[in-house]
Amino acid sequence: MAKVHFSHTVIGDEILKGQTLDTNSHFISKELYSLGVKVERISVISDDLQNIADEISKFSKEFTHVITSGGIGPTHDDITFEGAARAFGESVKPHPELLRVCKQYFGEDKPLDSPQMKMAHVPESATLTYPMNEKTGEMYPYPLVSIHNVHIFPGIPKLMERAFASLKNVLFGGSDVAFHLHELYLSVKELEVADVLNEFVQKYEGIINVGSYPEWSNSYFSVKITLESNSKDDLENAVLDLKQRLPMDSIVDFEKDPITKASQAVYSLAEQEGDFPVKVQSAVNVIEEALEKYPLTDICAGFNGGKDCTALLHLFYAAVKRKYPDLENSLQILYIESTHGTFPDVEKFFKASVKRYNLEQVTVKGRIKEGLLELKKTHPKIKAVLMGTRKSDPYSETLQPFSPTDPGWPEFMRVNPMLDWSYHDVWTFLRSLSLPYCRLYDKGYTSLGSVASTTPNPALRYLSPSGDVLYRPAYTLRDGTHERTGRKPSTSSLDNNKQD
Ligand SMILES: Cc1cc2nc3c(=O)[nH]c(=O)nc-3n(C[C@H](O)[C@H](O)[C@H](O)COP(=O)(O)OP(=O)(O)OC[C@H]3O[C@@H](n4cnc5c(N)ncnc54)[C@H](O)[C@@H]3O)c2cc1C
Ligand SMILES: NC(=O)C1=CN([C@@H]2O[C@H](COP(=O)(O)OP(=O)(O)OC[C@H]3O[C@@H](n4cnc5c(N)ncnc54)[C@H](O)[C@@H]3O)[C@@H](O)[C@H]2O)C=CC1
Ligand SMILES: [Co+2]
Ligand SMILES: [K+]
Ligand SMILES: [Mg+2]
Repeated sequence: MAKVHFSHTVIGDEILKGQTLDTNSHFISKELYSLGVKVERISVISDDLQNIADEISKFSKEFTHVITSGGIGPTHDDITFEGAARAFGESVKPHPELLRVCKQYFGEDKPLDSPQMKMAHVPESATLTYPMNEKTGEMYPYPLVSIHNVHIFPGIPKLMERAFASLKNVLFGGSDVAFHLHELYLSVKELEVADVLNEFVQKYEGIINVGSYPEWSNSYFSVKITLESNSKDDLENAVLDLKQRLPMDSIVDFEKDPITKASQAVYSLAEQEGDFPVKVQSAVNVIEEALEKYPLTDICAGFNGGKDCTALLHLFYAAVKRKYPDLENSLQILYIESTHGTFPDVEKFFKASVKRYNLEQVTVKGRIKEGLLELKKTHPKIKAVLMGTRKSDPYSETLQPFSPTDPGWPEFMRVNPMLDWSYHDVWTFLRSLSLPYCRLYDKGYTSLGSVASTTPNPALRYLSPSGDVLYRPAYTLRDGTHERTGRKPSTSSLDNNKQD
């Protein structure tokens, strides 16, 4: 097959004004890359007829495949079909088949110049391809419209993705270029490897495509190196070669998709020899027991973004996915939202976690007791709450893996799989599995409470060569009993909501 060249033009004023973040180009580039095709140009243009016509005209000559997205809706600013027509010296005409589709959809009575029927007006030489619903095998009603080598996608991400996902093989598959990709993660800064990389890039010119991407706030690495080749063997040899050239110990063992691999990673960790794997195993056992006793609808994990419940959540997820591999329902988490200030970084991490694990978030407000009372009312089904409590937490020495709430508290079963874990165990778990955690822990915080009552841990403080006060990451704290040194003692009994 001849070499393919792709461009993508994003059409919409809202993108240029910064009112909408362009996610469509990211989606399309990623999808095409996975099919072995690199998008060579992405442009963003306004909803202007002549602009659209000019861009399409230019790109359709320069590239073998031109994708546009946006501007095919019913409003005045949706003029991509007109622009595409103009690019090829055509005009838009009602398309008999689209007329039928739109009438079926919007009713027979809509006049030809109505907004509804606007979407049936496409360039004269347009061709139509129907996307298929991959679950049902049925065709979606509205087709992808193409004119010559230009494929005109909707802007609404869901619609665009739907059209793209089911059409990609028909339109763009079968390309003879497939990429093999390897990523290396380094703990050192780019500057420290620049010379090595330059030599390496020269040696493999034309065989390996190398990229270097610094990250400033990753908990695990500072630079990602990508190596890409059309040949698997060439790639493997080059990776070995580069590993030898890089500074000793600069390569980090980083798993970029720890969530999908949660069950596998957690269960194989639990099977290893040693004190820590035994604790992982017994945590998993407690969760499995809870899953025997309670259906998933009746159980949730107490999660507030702190490190302990971050580990707990991952254990929960791993155990559930092992027991119900095909489960489509989301796991439930309970968040008791403090009326005191929460760190923005904690909130950010919390939201990202909900997305990452596809969680069903149950939020109640106020103090913990009040929150639990409210939970009884709003979610009467929930009977058990998994918690990341450890015996070294205040007032927790006597807790058992299954401890009903105390007298005077709303009735729940507290499930505590991690009672025997130490501060260091939590960090070993999080870091050996490359799990994301709240970034405040990389800035010297070892235990998180409300903004007003929490500071970085003085035990992690050091001075930079220029005299600036800096803090080492939480996982480097030597003595776990100093975990709460950055916390002011609770001045009020109201302040009982904290992250760990
Ligand atoms: C479901 C539940 C039941 C409780 N039952 C009792 C009780 O019977 N008697 C009693 O004296 N105290 C009870 N508490 C309060 C608890 O003992 C702690 O005082 C409280 O969690 C504050 O935590 P900490 O500082 O010890 O530890 P943390 O380490 O902050 O909390 C331990 C675990 O509780 C969960 N958790 C903590 N805060 C939240 C939050 N805001 N939202 C969701 N989950 C959270 C997390 O799983 C966390 O790992 C309960 C708390 C919860 C969440
Ligand atoms: N059912 C179907 O398959 C089809 C329906 N339609 C109808 O057309 C209209 C949508 O047409 P569009 O071309 O999507 O209109 P549009 O250009 O007005 O975009 C709609 C929205 O999509 C978002 N968007 C656009 N470009 C984006 C980008 N690059 N990244 C992220 N978000 C982006 C923006 O929020 C924008 O408001 C709807 O009314 C829809 O019902 C159109 C085509 C197909
Ligand atoms: Co519109
Ligand atoms: K629009
Ligand atoms: Mg638009």
